[in-house]
Order: sequence, then C-alpha cells, then structure tokens
Amino acid sequence: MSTRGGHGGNDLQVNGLAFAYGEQLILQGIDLTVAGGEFVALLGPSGSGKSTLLRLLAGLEKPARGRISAGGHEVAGPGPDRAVVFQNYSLFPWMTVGDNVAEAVAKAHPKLDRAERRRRAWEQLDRVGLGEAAARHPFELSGGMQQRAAIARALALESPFLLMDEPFGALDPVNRARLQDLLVEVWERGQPRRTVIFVTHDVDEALLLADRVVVMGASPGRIIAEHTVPFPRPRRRAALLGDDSFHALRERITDALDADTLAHLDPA
Ligand SMILES: Nc1ncnc2c1ncn2[C@@H]1O[C@H](COP(=O)(O)OP(=O)(O)OP(=O)(O)O)[C@@H](O)[C@H]1O
Repeated sequence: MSTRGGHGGNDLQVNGLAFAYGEQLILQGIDLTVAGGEFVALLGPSGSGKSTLLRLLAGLEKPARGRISAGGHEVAGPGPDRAVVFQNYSLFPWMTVGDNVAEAVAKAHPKLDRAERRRRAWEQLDRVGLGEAAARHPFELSGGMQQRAAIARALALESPFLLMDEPFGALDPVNRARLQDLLVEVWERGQPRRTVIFVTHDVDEALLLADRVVVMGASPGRIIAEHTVPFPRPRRRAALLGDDSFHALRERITDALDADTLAHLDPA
C-alpha cells in the first residue's frame, strides 16, 4: 500500500523558507512537501541546517522568510500536533519514566483522570518494551532504555507529526538497530500513519527507514537532491546489503554529499 496517498490532515508544506542567525544565513530557498503518513529522512553534512529546519517545523524558531504549514495550519509556535524527539532523550530527570509519559498523555487528553492517564502511559511503555521500568527514574536506565522512553512519550502525545533529530545517534549499534525496527513497527501500525521527519547523517539509516530521502547541502543550508526509496517493506538489513540497487542509490547520495562538502572546503 502506498504511503504517499495522504491521510487528509497531516501533510506538511514548506515554501520559500529562509532562516538566519544574525548575519549568518543558515537556510535558503527551502521548498518541501511531505504527504500525510510519509516517512522522510533529512540527510546532510554537519552544518547544513538539518536541526535548524526541524526546529522551524517544530515551531521553536521563526522563519525569516517563507511559510510552513502542518495539517493545513500555519506553524506559529510549538504545538501538541508535532511531537519532537531529540538525540539526548530529554526526559524530566525528577519524574519516573511512567510519569514522564503520563505527562504527555495529559497534554494530549487534558480531561482524562489520573488513573486513566497512567493506564495509557503504561500501555505506551509496554509498546516499547519498558512496561517493567515505569516506576524507575531516567538515571536508572541505560541510554537505549531512556531513548525508548522518549519515543513512548512522543507516541503518547498521539500527534499526527513526529519530528526526530538524530534520535539514535548516541546509541550503540545493537540498541540503534532495535530502536530503528521499533520505530518503523509503530509507524506502520499507526491509523492513520504519522508523518515522520527524521534527521540523520547516516545514509544507511535513511535508506532503511524512509520512504523518501531529502539531501541537504551547506552554506547556506538548502535541498540539493531528493530520492524516493524504492525498497519494499518490511526491509531487512541483510537483504538491502545484498541488493545492487541499494548500493547504487547509496553511492548517488554519498557522491552528492561529498561533492557539496568539497565545494565548501576552504581553498587554503
Ligand atoms: N543558536 C545558534 N546561534 C548561531 N548559529 C547557530 C545556532 N545553532 C546553529 N547555528 C549554526 O547554524 C548552522 C546549521 O546548524 P544545524 O545544527 O542546523 O546543522 P545540522 O545540519 O543539524 O548539523 P549537525 O549534523 O552537526 O547537527 C551551523 O552553521 C551552526 O553553527
């Protein structure tokens, strides 16, 4: 089944977007359309403005020029329709893992009573394999478990958009692979599917997870290429590695990134 058909209210539109920090132009001429339920990876070298673009989509920064709309509404600030997961877990350290997630449930459903909030929080934690850890504090968990909890919290918001900034960048390879699989599993089960924007600088991760890869270049940050990822799901790492078309696409993307990096090296 196509994921590009759209699910009504959860498409994303970026038109003529520019952003600057002071005098420094960070993003320029960004046009991007993401269909409802689509999983898009934003790939690019360090400094190409991936995180900045994600922060703009989250409403944490304001564009200097251009427009962003999410689900047909102009983005004017952060909102519960757009859950964000950062690299460093960002759980509240003074709350148990269960309470961290229950807090997100309360945001999504302010009228629920405490018992029902907790029930739903526990349900989310079960989905990510953390049912046993709900009463523990973040510092009592491994990095992988904390990131699972951060994902459970983002899912508990029941938001149509999931914005993820290198969420698995700090994890060891085994945990990273587990959480990649978990993310795809929960995304595929969504009814409707969430629209996911996933920042990474790992080409293999982008090709494993995404429906489409948007490649950014630097100075200023802009989109230099887009590729639909044609591999059928479920995707298996070993099968991808044995597929010539995977290597061909990987090479095209890596070449584009290398060319952009070379073009911006100091001539000295
Ligand atoms: N708060 C800030 N003030 C000034 N400049 C900033 C700020 N945050 C980021 N920048 C600059 O904006 C540019 C883009 O940064 P950004 O973090 O969006 O890139 P990125 O592609 O996500 O990089 P990375 O892969 O290293 O995370 C960089 O040149 C960075 O130095």
